[in-house]
Amino acid sequence: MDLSSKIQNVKFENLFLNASGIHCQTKEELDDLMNNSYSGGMVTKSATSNHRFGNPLPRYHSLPSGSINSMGLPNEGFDFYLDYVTRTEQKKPIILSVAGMSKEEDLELLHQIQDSDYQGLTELNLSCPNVIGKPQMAYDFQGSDIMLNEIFKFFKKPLGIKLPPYFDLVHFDKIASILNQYPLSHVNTINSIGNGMWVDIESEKVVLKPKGGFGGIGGAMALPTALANVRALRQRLNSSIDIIGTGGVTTGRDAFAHILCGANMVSIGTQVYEEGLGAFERITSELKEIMNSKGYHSLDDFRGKLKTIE
Ligand SMILES: CC(C)(C)CCc1c(C(=O)O)[nH]c(=O)[nH]c1=O
Repeated sequence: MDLSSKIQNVKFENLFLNASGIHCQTKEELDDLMNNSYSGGMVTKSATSNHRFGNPLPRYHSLPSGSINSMGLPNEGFDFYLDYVTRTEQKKPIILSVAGMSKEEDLELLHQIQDSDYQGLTELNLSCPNVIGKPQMAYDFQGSDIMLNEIFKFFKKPLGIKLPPYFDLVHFDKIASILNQYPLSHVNTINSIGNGMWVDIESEKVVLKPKGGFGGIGGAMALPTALANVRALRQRLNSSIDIIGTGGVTTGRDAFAHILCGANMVSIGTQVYEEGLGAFERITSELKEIMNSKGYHSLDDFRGKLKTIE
């Protein structure tokens, strides 16, 4: 049973990754992912130039079937992550995630990576804030196109993009036609579903302190949206662009669905946060069971082969 996969020419023995933000902020967490988890690879918490404490607590809340968060990019600062991915012996591949608080910061971080001796995979979080009055960069199609154009004038190393969910088929068409113009290593879809709200009935209060309680939704509730984004982008993106499917994976069945929709790799966030790193081993064995019962030996046997109803 072969659960290996690739992003461009980077091989992963197992298709699973942590979702950026989950168990990947501190050295302890990263070492834990590297040494004590069944995942085939790992992603760092999106880095900003400077260390950030992030938003005031409570900023994460578990929901009946998922999670809501407004962390505010707490991270150790870019230099820490660049040093970690450059100096740590890689028992498994690492994806370095960056998220500037502005387009200028994004470009600065990517220049530093380009000028460094880091040769691994980089992922730009396009949910980064835009100029005031404009939506997050990934929902500003022209802004994204302009930014990617500027990036690829100087950035020559493998670069993937983390995308928020889209909900309109015209938006799938628009973002895919932009991304297809650039030599991206991969697209990671989806980020949390933006600006959800949860209400505590007893206290009649929101559950998060930042942003008046608005926060990104993850976990099981996000699965249908995640599958739709993986499927829609796989149908539209050049085959040269690999896809990491993220969102709503709590079982082997969910991972199987992501791969059927076209995912090359699958990342797990909320479920790893709630269950611990053991979720990787459980979900891997559940996926193996399903593949075994269907006579599949590798992910290629069923990747992207979701059937429609004729
Ligand atoms: C939402 C931003 C703070 C702009 C980016 C970081 C981020 C966060 C976060 O750090 O609040 N949470 C998510 O679910 N996804 C993200 O991409």
